[in-house]
Amino acid sequence: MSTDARQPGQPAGPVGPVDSSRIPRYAGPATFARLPRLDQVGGTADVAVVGVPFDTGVSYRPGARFGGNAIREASRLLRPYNPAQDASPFALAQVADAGDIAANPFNINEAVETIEAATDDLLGTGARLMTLGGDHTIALPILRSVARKHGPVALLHFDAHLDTWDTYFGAEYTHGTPFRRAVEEGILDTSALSHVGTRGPLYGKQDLDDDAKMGFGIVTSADVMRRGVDEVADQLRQRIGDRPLYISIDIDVLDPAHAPGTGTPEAGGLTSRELLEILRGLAGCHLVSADLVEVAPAYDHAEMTSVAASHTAYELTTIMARQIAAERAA
Ligand SMILES: N=C(N)NCCCC(=O)O
Ligand SMILES: [Zn+2]
Ligand SMILES: [Zn+2]
Repeated sequence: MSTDARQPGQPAGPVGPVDSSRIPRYAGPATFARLPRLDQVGGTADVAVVGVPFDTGVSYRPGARFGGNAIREASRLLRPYNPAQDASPFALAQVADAGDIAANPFNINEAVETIEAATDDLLGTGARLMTLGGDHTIALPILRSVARKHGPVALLHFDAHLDTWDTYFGAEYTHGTPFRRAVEEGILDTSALSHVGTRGPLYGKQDLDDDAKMGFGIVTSADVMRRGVDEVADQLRQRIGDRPLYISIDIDVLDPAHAPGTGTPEAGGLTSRELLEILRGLAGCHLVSADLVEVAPAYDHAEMTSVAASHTAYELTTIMARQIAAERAA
Protein backbone atom coordinates (compact mmCIF):
# COMPACT_ATOMS: atom_id res chain seq x y z
CA MET A 1 0.00 0.00 0.00
CA SER A 2 1.28 3.44 -0.86
CA THR A 3 2.11 5.63 2.10
CA ASP A 4 2.01 8.77 -0.03
CA ALA A 5 0.04 11.44 1.85
CA ARG A 6 -1.31 12.94 -1.38
CA GLN A 7 -4.90 11.92 -2.03
CA PRO A 8 -5.80 10.77 -5.56
CA GLY A 9 -6.73 13.84 -7.57
CA GLN A 10 -4.97 16.20 -5.18
CA PRO A 11 -3.09 18.86 -7.12
CA ALA A 12 0.67 18.52 -7.35
CA GLY A 13 2.61 20.78 -5.04
CA PRO A 14 3.84 20.56 -1.51
CA VAL A 15 2.00 18.43 1.01
CA GLY A 16 1.60 20.67 4.03
CA PRO A 17 1.10 20.08 7.74
CA VAL A 18 -1.92 18.30 9.23
CA ASP A 19 -4.80 20.81 9.36
CA SER A 20 -5.15 21.84 13.01
CA SER A 21 -8.70 23.08 12.47
CA ARG A 22 -9.75 19.50 11.69
CA ILE A 23 -7.41 17.38 13.79
CA PRO A 24 -6.40 18.93 17.12
CA ARG A 25 -2.73 19.73 17.11
CA TYR A 26 -2.06 17.57 20.14
CA ALA A 27 -3.41 14.42 18.40
CA GLY A 28 -1.26 11.90 16.59
CA PRO A 29 2.47 11.19 16.52
CA ALA A 30 4.76 14.20 16.33
CA THR A 31 6.61 15.22 13.21
CA PHE A 32 8.26 18.63 12.88
CA ALA A 33 5.47 21.22 12.52
CA ARG A 34 3.01 18.33 11.83
CA LEU A 35 4.54 17.97 8.39
CA PRO A 36 4.35 14.72 6.43
CA ARG A 37 7.08 12.15 6.82
CA LEU A 38 9.53 11.86 3.94
CA ASP A 39 8.08 8.46 2.93
CA GLN A 40 4.64 10.10 2.67
CA VAL A 41 5.83 12.45 -0.06
CA GLY A 42 7.57 9.92 -2.25
CA GLY A 43 10.95 9.90 -0.50
CA THR A 44 12.22 13.29 -1.63
CA ALA A 45 11.69 16.79 -0.31
CA ASP A 46 13.14 20.26 -0.83
CA VAL A 47 13.93 20.52 2.86
CA ALA A 48 14.35 17.41 5.02
CA VAL A 49 14.01 17.89 8.76
CA VAL A 50 16.00 15.14 10.44
CA GLY A 51 16.71 14.20 14.03
CA VAL A 52 20.16 13.17 15.23
CA PRO A 53 19.71 11.54 18.64
CA PHE A 54 23.37 11.41 19.67
CA ASP A 55 25.01 12.91 22.77
CA THR A 56 28.10 10.85 23.44
CA GLY A 57 30.28 13.88 22.68
CA VAL A 58 29.27 16.01 25.67
CA SER A 59 31.63 17.37 28.32
CA TYR A 60 29.00 18.06 30.99
CA ARG A 61 25.28 17.26 31.28
CA PRO A 62 24.07 14.53 28.90
CA GLY A 63 20.59 14.36 27.37
CA ALA A 64 20.72 16.08 23.98
CA ARG A 65 19.90 12.71 22.40
CA PHE A 66 16.30 13.50 23.36
CA GLY A 67 16.36 16.99 21.84
CA GLY A 68 15.01 16.20 18.39
CA ASN A 69 11.86 14.57 19.65
CA ALA A 70 11.30 17.30 22.24
CA ILE A 71 11.50 19.89 19.45
CA ARG A 72 9.07 17.90 17.33
CA GLU A 73 6.60 17.81 20.24
CA ALA A 74 6.98 21.54 20.88
CA SER A 75 6.58 22.29 17.17
CA ARG A 76 2.94 21.13 17.13
CA LEU A 77 1.91 24.72 17.79
CA LEU A 78 3.68 26.26 14.79
CA ARG A 79 1.27 27.68 12.22
CA PRO A 80 1.65 27.66 8.44
CA TYR A 81 2.10 31.41 7.82
CA ASN A 82 5.23 33.18 9.05
CA PRO A 83 4.34 36.88 9.27
CA ALA A 84 7.88 37.95 10.21
CA GLN A 85 9.10 36.76 6.81
CA ASP A 86 5.73 37.18 5.01
CA ALA A 87 5.86 33.60 3.77
CA SER A 88 4.07 30.26 4.05
CA PRO A 89 7.17 28.07 4.02
CA PHE A 90 5.41 24.73 3.69
CA ALA A 91 3.46 25.95 0.64
CA LEU A 92 6.55 27.40 -1.05
CA ALA A 93 8.56 24.17 -0.83
CA GLN A 94 8.09 20.57 0.18
CA VAL A 95 9.33 20.30 3.73
CA ALA A 96 9.14 16.83 5.27
CA ASP A 97 10.27 15.02 8.39
CA ALA A 98 12.91 12.45 7.50
CA GLY A 99 12.94 10.75 10.92
CA ASP A 100 16.14 10.10 12.82
CA ILE A 101 19.69 9.16 11.96
CA ALA A 102 20.42 6.25 14.33
CA ALA A 103 24.06 6.37 15.43
CA ASN A 104 26.07 4.10 17.76
CA PRO A 105 26.08 5.69 21.24
CA PHE A 106 29.08 3.64 22.35
CA ASN A 107 31.50 4.52 19.55
CA ILE A 108 31.90 8.18 18.58
CA ASN A 109 34.08 7.51 15.53
CA GLU A 110 31.55 5.07 14.13
CA ALA A 111 28.69 7.47 14.93
CA VAL A 112 30.45 10.29 13.08
CA GLU A 113 30.82 8.02 10.03
CA THR A 114 27.17 6.97 10.23
CA ILE A 115 25.96 10.58 10.43
CA GLU A 116 28.16 11.57 7.48
CA ALA A 117 26.88 8.70 5.33
CA ALA A 118 23.23 9.39 6.21
CA THR A 119 23.74 13.08 5.44
CA ASP A 120 25.29 12.15 2.09
CA ASP A 121 22.20 10.08 1.29
CA LEU A 122 19.78 12.87 2.17
CA LEU A 123 21.73 15.63 0.40
CA GLY A 124 22.03 13.27 -2.57
CA THR A 125 18.24 13.38 -2.99
CA GLY A 126 18.55 17.13 -3.58
CA ALA A 127 17.22 18.13 -0.16
CA ARG A 128 18.58 20.83 2.08
CA LEU A 129 18.82 19.67 5.69
CA MET A 130 17.45 21.09 8.90
CA THR A 131 18.81 18.78 11.58
CA LEU A 132 17.39 18.73 15.09
CA GLY A 133 18.92 17.66 18.32
CA GLY A 134 22.04 15.86 19.35
CA ASP A 135 25.14 17.47 20.75
CA HIS A 136 27.44 19.74 18.76
CA THR A 137 29.70 16.86 17.68
CA ILE A 138 27.24 16.17 14.87
CA ALA A 139 28.02 19.42 13.05
CA LEU A 140 31.34 17.98 11.82
CA PRO A 141 30.03 14.99 9.83
CA ILE A 142 27.20 17.14 8.47
CA LEU A 143 29.66 19.83 7.34
CA ARG A 144 31.84 17.23 5.66
CA SER A 145 28.90 16.08 3.64
CA VAL A 146 27.70 19.63 2.88
CA ALA A 147 31.21 20.58 1.70
CA ARG A 148 31.35 17.51 -0.54
CA LYS A 149 28.31 18.92 -2.30
CA HIS A 150 28.96 22.67 -2.23
CA GLY A 151 32.68 23.03 -1.59
CA PRO A 152 33.92 24.88 1.51
CA VAL A 153 30.99 26.77 3.03
CA ALA A 154 30.58 29.98 5.00
CA LEU A 155 29.65 29.24 8.60
CA LEU A 156 27.51 31.18 11.01
CA HIS A 157 27.81 29.60 14.42
CA PHE A 158 25.39 30.74 17.13
CA ASP A 159 26.68 29.48 20.48
CA ALA A 160 27.82 30.57 23.93
CA HIS A 161 30.96 28.54 23.22
CA LEU A 162 33.67 28.67 20.59
CA ASP A 163 33.68 24.91 19.94
CA THR A 164 37.12 25.33 18.34
CA TRP A 165 38.98 23.61 21.16
CA ASP A 166 41.42 20.85 20.26
CA THR A 167 40.64 17.73 22.30
CA TYR A 168 38.91 16.61 25.49
CA PHE A 169 40.53 13.71 27.34
CA GLY A 170 42.44 13.07 24.14
CA ALA A 171 39.25 12.74 22.07
CA GLU A 172 39.14 14.63 18.76
CA TYR A 173 35.43 14.30 18.14
CA THR A 174 33.49 16.02 20.93
CA HIS A 175 30.93 18.78 21.19
CA GLY A 176 33.65 21.32 22.01
CA THR A 177 35.82 20.59 18.96
CA PRO A 178 33.79 20.28 15.72
CA PHE A 179 34.81 23.59 14.15
CA ARG A 180 38.54 23.18 14.74
CA ARG A 181 38.31 19.81 12.98
CA ALA A 182 36.32 21.38 10.18
CA VAL A 183 38.92 24.13 9.65
CA GLU A 184 41.73 21.54 9.71
CA GLU A 185 39.89 19.51 7.09
CA GLY A 186 39.47 22.50 4.78
CA ILE A 187 35.70 22.18 4.59
CA LEU A 188 34.95 25.74 5.71
CA ASP A 189 35.43 28.94 3.73
CA THR A 190 37.77 30.67 6.18
CA SER A 191 37.01 34.08 4.72
CA ALA A 192 33.46 33.91 6.11
CA LEU A 193 33.36 32.35 9.58
CA SER A 194 31.55 33.98 12.49
CA HIS A 195 30.57 33.02 15.99
CA VAL A 196 27.54 34.85 17.38
CA GLY A 197 26.50 35.03 21.04
CA THR A 198 29.88 33.98 22.41
CA ARG A 199 30.36 34.54 26.14
CA GLY A 200 31.51 32.98 29.37
CA PRO A 201 34.77 31.82 30.87
CA LEU A 202 37.46 30.21 28.72
CA TYR A 203 40.46 28.03 29.55
CA GLY A 204 42.84 30.86 28.64
CA LYS A 205 43.37 33.84 26.33
CA GLN A 206 45.02 31.42 23.93
CA ASP A 207 41.56 30.02 23.10
CA LEU A 208 40.70 33.36 21.47
CA ASP A 209 44.05 33.64 19.67
CA ASP A 210 43.69 30.12 18.25
CA ASP A 211 40.14 30.84 17.20
CA ALA A 212 41.10 34.08 15.43
CA LYS A 213 43.95 32.29 13.61
CA MET A 214 41.41 29.83 12.23
CA GLY A 215 39.63 32.81 10.68
CA PHE A 216 36.65 33.28 12.97
CA GLY A 217 35.14 36.65 13.74
CA ILE A 218 33.23 36.98 17.00
CA VAL A 219 30.02 38.85 17.74
CA THR A 220 29.68 38.42 21.47
CA SER A 221 26.41 38.28 23.32
CA ALA A 222 27.22 41.74 24.75
CA ASP A 223 27.86 43.05 21.19
CA VAL A 224 24.34 41.98 20.23
CA MET A 225 22.95 43.90 23.20
CA ARG A 226 25.03 47.03 22.51
CA ARG A 227 24.75 47.17 18.71
CA GLY A 228 21.32 45.71 18.21
CA VAL A 229 20.03 42.95 16.01
CA ASP A 230 19.69 44.90 12.74
CA GLU A 231 23.28 46.11 12.71
CA VAL A 232 24.55 42.66 13.62
CA ALA A 233 22.51 40.97 10.90
CA ASP A 234 23.67 43.55 8.32
CA GLN A 235 27.30 42.98 9.22
CA LEU A 236 26.91 39.19 9.03
CA ARG A 237 25.12 39.41 5.69
CA GLN A 238 27.94 41.52 4.27
CA ARG A 239 30.56 39.07 5.49
CA ILE A 240 28.71 36.10 3.99
CA GLY A 241 27.80 37.67 0.65
CA ASP A 242 26.46 35.07 -1.78
CA ARG A 243 28.65 32.21 -0.55
CA PRO A 244 26.93 28.92 0.24
CA LEU A 245 26.11 29.27 3.93
CA TYR A 246 25.70 26.74 6.72
CA ILE A 247 24.13 27.89 10.00
CA SER A 248 24.82 25.92 13.17
CA ILE A 249 22.79 26.88 16.22
CA ASP A 250 23.61 25.65 19.69
CA ILE A 251 20.54 26.45 21.77
CA ASP A 252 22.85 27.52 24.62
CA VAL A 253 23.39 30.73 22.63
CA LEU A 254 20.19 31.74 24.42
CA ASP A 255 20.31 32.86 28.01
CA PRO A 256 19.49 30.04 30.47
CA ALA A 257 16.41 32.11 31.35
CA HIS A 258 15.20 31.43 27.79
CA ALA A 259 16.71 27.98 27.32
CA PRO A 260 17.46 26.12 30.54
CA GLY A 261 17.21 22.75 28.82
CA THR A 262 20.77 22.39 27.67
CA GLY A 263 23.98 20.72 28.77
CA THR A 264 26.51 23.54 29.26
CA PRO A 265 24.51 26.67 30.18
CA GLU A 266 26.24 30.07 30.45
CA ALA A 267 24.72 33.23 31.94
CA GLY A 268 24.33 36.43 29.91
CA GLY A 269 22.98 35.03 26.67
CA LEU A 270 20.72 36.20 23.87
CA THR A 271 16.98 36.42 24.27
CA SER A 272 14.95 34.22 21.96
CA ARG A 273 13.63 37.46 20.38
CA GLU A 274 17.17 38.57 19.52
CA LEU A 275 18.06 35.20 18.00
CA LEU A 276 14.88 35.06 15.88
CA GLU A 277 15.34 38.64 14.69
CA ILE A 278 18.97 38.11 13.67
CA LEU A 279 17.94 35.03 11.70
CA ARG A 280 15.14 36.92 9.95
CA GLY A 281 17.73 39.51 9.02
CA LEU A 282 19.66 36.81 7.17
CA ALA A 283 16.84 36.00 4.75
CA GLY A 284 18.22 36.08 1.22
CA CYS A 285 21.52 34.43 2.16
CA HIS A 286 22.27 31.24 0.26
CA LEU A 287 21.46 28.91 3.17
CA VAL A 288 22.29 25.37 2.08
CA SER A 289 21.57 23.54 5.36
CA ALA A 290 21.39 24.15 9.10
CA ASP A 291 21.48 22.38 12.43
CA LEU A 292 20.00 23.10 15.83
CA VAL A 293 21.77 21.24 18.61
CA GLU A 294 22.19 20.84 22.37
CA VAL A 295 18.53 20.80 23.42
CA ALA A 296 18.50 18.58 26.52
CA PRO A 297 14.87 18.28 27.62
CA ALA A 298 15.57 16.79 31.06
CA TYR A 299 16.69 20.26 32.26
CA ASP A 300 13.87 22.09 30.52
CA HIS A 301 10.80 23.62 32.15
CA ALA A 302 7.39 24.03 30.52
CA GLU A 303 9.00 23.21 27.13
CA MET A 304 10.51 26.70 27.03
CA THR A 305 13.75 25.51 25.43
CA SER A 306 12.10 23.23 22.89
CA VAL A 307 9.51 25.89 21.99
CA ALA A 308 12.36 28.37 21.37
CA ALA A 309 14.16 25.70 19.35
CA SER A 310 11.06 24.90 17.28
CA HIS A 311 10.60 28.58 16.38
CA THR A 312 14.27 28.86 15.52
CA ALA A 313 14.04 25.87 13.16
CA TYR A 314 10.87 27.41 11.68
CA GLU A 315 12.71 30.63 10.77
CA LEU A 316 15.53 28.63 9.22
CA THR A 317 13.18 26.43 7.18
CA THR A 318 11.35 29.57 6.08
CA ILE A 319 14.60 31.09 4.78
CA MET A 320 15.34 27.89 2.85
CA ALA A 321 11.81 27.52 1.47
CA ARG A 322 11.72 31.13 0.26
CA GLN A 323 14.98 30.67 -1.49
CA ILE A 324 13.94 27.41 -3.12
CA ALA A 325 10.76 29.08 -4.40
CA ALA A 326 12.74 32.06 -5.70
CA GLU A 327 15.22 29.78 -7.50
CA ARG A 328 12.34 27.88 -9.05
CA ALA A 329 10.72 31.10 -10.28
CA ALA A 330 13.99 32.40 -11.76
N1 LIG B 1 29.09 22.81 22.45
C1 LIG B 1 28.73 23.02 23.66
N2 LIG B 1 27.48 23.16 23.98
N3 LIG B 1 29.59 23.09 24.67
C2 LIG B 1 31.01 22.99 24.54
C3 LIG B 1 31.57 23.14 25.92
C4 LIG B 1 32.91 22.55 26.01
C5 LIG B 1 33.50 22.61 27.41
O1 LIG B 1 33.06 21.84 28.25
O2 LIG B 1 34.41 23.39 27.61
ZN1 LIG C 1 27.44 25.80 23.42
ZN1 LIG D 1 28.20 24.21 20.78
